[in-house]
Amino acid sequence: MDARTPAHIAPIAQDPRQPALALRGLAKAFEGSPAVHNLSLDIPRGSFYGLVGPNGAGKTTTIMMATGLLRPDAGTAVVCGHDIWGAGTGQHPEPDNTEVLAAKAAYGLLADGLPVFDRLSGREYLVYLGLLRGMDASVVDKRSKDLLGALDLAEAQDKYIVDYSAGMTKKILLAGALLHRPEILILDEPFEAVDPVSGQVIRQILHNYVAAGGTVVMSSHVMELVQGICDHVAVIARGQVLASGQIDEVRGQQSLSDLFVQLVGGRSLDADSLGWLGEARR
Ligand SMILES: Nc1ncnc2c1ncn2[C@@H]1O[C@H](COP(=O)(O)OP(=O)(O)OP(=O)(O)O)[C@@H](O)[C@H]1O
Repeated sequence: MDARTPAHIAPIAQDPRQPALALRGLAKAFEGSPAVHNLSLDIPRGSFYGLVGPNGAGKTTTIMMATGLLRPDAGTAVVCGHDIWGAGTGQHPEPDNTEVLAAKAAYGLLADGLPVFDRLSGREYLVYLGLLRGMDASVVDKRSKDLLGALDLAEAQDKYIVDYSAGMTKKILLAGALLHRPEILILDEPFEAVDPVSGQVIRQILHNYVAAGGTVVMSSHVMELVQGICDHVAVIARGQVLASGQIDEVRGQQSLSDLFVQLVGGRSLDADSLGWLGEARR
């Protein structure tokens, strides 16, 4: 694809209940500054979908609105057929609690900045989540053991989460997102701070989950990872979708990394910028 070729943007389904996640005209501004602007996107069922974009592009804000945790200024999100903010309410979306609860049962979420019950041990946290979700205690027990073992947290299972490292915290939150075997997993930077061995295991877990019909949507800044693991991608910048669809169609002959720079615009350090940092020490 050369600079004149328009970016590939996948068409939006007429029926928003068809995709695993349908975003329709989402918009959010903070103190007058738009963070997400009229964003529409479909995450097809059974896809492994990557969301990429520069810092501050609006990915986390989009995820928060898509999961019913942040009220949009306009637009709605339909999770596995459940319309969270109410289609057709125009500029004043209101949550429909029945739909929000059904959506929350359908998704598993891993996102930074959400409150974590970190005075529980890892094992207690999973038991607590499972029982809150109305799962059978024996199923919670079995799945917790499996997840703690697979994510290399078995030894730390009785330690308070507040004492976990960043990578361990990410893994226990991922375990919590997986526990109820949701229809769709929504993961904000799931591989950030995770060691390569655990990263490999998480890739396998997510691949098996998608192979069994689950849907994953994950944000990441690592283009090689997204190109290697995802089958669909959306490039988001300044709160808008610049390209979306099947990853091979979106990137054409070039790498995802090159496409990203082409769409978002590359930057390099001015020759005289930060010159003091390069001055020799006396
Ligand atoms: N609670 C908030 N109050 C004010 N501004 C906010 C708030 N949350 C997000 N923003 C702003 O909205 C914009 C989008 O932020 P967001 O966190 O969605 O980006 P992101 O794509 O997830 O970035 P990153 O890749 O760095 O995590 C940024 O300009 C950010 O400063």
